[in-house]
Amino acid sequence: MTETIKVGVLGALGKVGSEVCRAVEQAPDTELVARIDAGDDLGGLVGSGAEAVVDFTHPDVVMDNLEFCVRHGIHAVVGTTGFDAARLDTLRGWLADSPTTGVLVAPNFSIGALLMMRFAAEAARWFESAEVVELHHPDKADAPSGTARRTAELIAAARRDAGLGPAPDATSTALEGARGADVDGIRVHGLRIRGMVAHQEVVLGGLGETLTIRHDSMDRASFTPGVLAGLRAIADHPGLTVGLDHFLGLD
Ligand SMILES: NC(=O)C1=CN([C@@H]2O[C@H](COP(=O)(O)OP(=O)(O)OC[C@H]3O[C@@H](n4cnc5c(N)ncnc54)[C@H](OP(=O)(O)O)[C@@H]3O)[C@@H](O)[C@H]2O)C=CC1
Ligand SMILES: O=C(O)C1=N[C@H](C(=O)O)C[C@H](O)C1
Repeated sequence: MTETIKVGVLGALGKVGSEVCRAVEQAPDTELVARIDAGDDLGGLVGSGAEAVVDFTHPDVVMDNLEFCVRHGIHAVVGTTGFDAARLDTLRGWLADSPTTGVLVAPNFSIGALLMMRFAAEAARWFESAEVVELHHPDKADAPSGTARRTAELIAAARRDAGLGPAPDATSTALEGARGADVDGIRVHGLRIRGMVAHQEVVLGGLGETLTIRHDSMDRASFTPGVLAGLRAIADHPGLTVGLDHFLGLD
């Protein structure tokens, strides 16, 4: 990429996209060349000379956006949630036909959230019980959050590696949903509360003690340093990367 990275933002009028536009305009090494929102023609990206896009749109549209970008050799830094193994495989397939293009899919761009996930994975092997509670604004489309899903997967992997079995739970009768969603054997609970932004607790417990690891994004500006870090690194990472931790030396 050039010294100043030419950036297009998809979802530019949205809650996070508008913060990202501000950050890209303010950073000394990035230039905002395209603001795209619902109804806009993606062709404008090509005309703008965008070398990389940032996508904070909606799980229903993000795959179409990425297919377009990869086909045109435009790198992508993706915050939009809703990625499962099948979607990631589809992305890998598109990227195989465009081997110099990089796509970063990150469930959470805040450094605090990345550390919270890492600490949770580290703690998981020491405790019999572990559950995740995610708390978000009520305009959120997906549940559980991408962050909660990823956290639960990391906890489950750490428990497997440590030879831990299922967490104790004597529930034999319950209203549907009362024990949350099952992600890889880990219970994940979602709250949607006006006034909140993005918050998560990981609650662990063993004999006579509990450990709670909590992260709070009080402002969507918390996501922008991570997005800029992704933009600065993406051209040097062709193919698919899942998780900003791989670009920050946290892996
Ligand atoms: N990874 C991370 O760190 C974070 C991820 N997120 C995720 O990012 C996504 C967006 O969140 P948020 O900003 O709160 O949502 P918003 O609804 O506020 O913003 C999304 C924007 O994208 C627009 N949009 C819809 N379709 C298209 C399209 N085809 N092309 C371009 N723009 C489009 C929407 O327009 P319209 O409203 O008219 O449909 C809206 O302006 C969610 O999936 C959320 O979970 C959020 C925060 C952090
Ligand atoms: O929709 C949001 O707001 C957020 N979405 C991401 C997620 O689903 O994990 C990241 C953060 O929690 C905010």
